[in-house]
Amino acid sequence: MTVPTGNKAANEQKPLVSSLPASEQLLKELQTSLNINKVLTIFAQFISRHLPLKALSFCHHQENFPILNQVSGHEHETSLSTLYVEQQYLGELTYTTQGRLNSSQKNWMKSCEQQLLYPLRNALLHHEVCNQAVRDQLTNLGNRVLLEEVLAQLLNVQERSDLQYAVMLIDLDNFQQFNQNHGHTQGDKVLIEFAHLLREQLRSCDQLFRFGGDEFLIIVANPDESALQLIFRRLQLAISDNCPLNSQNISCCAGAVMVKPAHTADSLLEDARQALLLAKNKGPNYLEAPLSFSQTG
Ligand SMILES: Nc1nc2c(ncn2[C@@H]2O[C@H](COP(=O)(O)OP(=O)(O)OP(=O)(O)O)[C@@H](O)[C@H]2O)c(=O)[nH]1
Repeated sequence: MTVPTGNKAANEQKPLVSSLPASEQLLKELQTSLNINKVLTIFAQFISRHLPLKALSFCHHQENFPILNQVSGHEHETSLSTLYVEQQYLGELTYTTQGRLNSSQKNWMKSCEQQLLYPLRNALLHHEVCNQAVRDQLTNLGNRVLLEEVLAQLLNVQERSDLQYAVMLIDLDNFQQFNQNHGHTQGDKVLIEFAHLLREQLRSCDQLFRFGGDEFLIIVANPDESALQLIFRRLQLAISDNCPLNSQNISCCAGAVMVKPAHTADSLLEDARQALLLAKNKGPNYLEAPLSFSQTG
């Protein structure tokens, strides 16, 4: 692998100083990690040492990994490269460089990509395995393992910040009956559709989990006084607009609580369960939520 020179910008990059050929050096560096962000960062840093790379991101089945972003000004070029290894699709790399690369630089970049393929495939496999451990198989939402991690982090951060959070626990009404009448497979389809609908109703800063069975949990970030009622109302409207769900008379109840400084993860979930229980007693289709955040203590 010969390190390219050819335009002014590239010549300003640091020359390669190593006893190893560049390709071997890159491969050696890439093989030091299974973490996908780390592998891509090593790749980006290596390229940046020799070419005027300003941004690099990788997209794998709609999951985006933004690795480097130092774009400023207008004189940059973006190019896309689709990566395959042994005919298996890995994803797409998007490079942004300052100025257009010449053909020898492009060829050099391609040869660097060849070194990336296997370490990237291994990192993707690792990423998938890690993901499976924290994802619910049916709905692909975060599972209880992830929820516990996220709650621990949230309670820790909230102790030292002004951020407010609420937790909303949602339970489908009469789902046992639904399973009995229509079968478990139809029940699974309802859970998948409901999870999809919930995801669509939330802002990107809110987090959604499958709590178990027919229960889902939302962590609502910085809710204002009307946010909880608004979310529940939006959810009811979305269900009534959703053909598979409304034709099956699906509805839900929810119990919401504000996260208080004194909460532990267990006491917070217990409070949410109690609020849900109150809602279930008044339901179907009912939200039990604090009337005013002045109650949050
Ligand atoms: N199809 C399907 N059903 C599930 C799954 N997990 C749990 N369930 C069912 O969900 C039902 C939950 O019932 P409950 O929460 O006890 O009660 P419910 O019928 O919803 O009644 P209320 O909550 O009081 O409205 C049970 O029948 C479980 O078997 C799943 O992954 N797929």
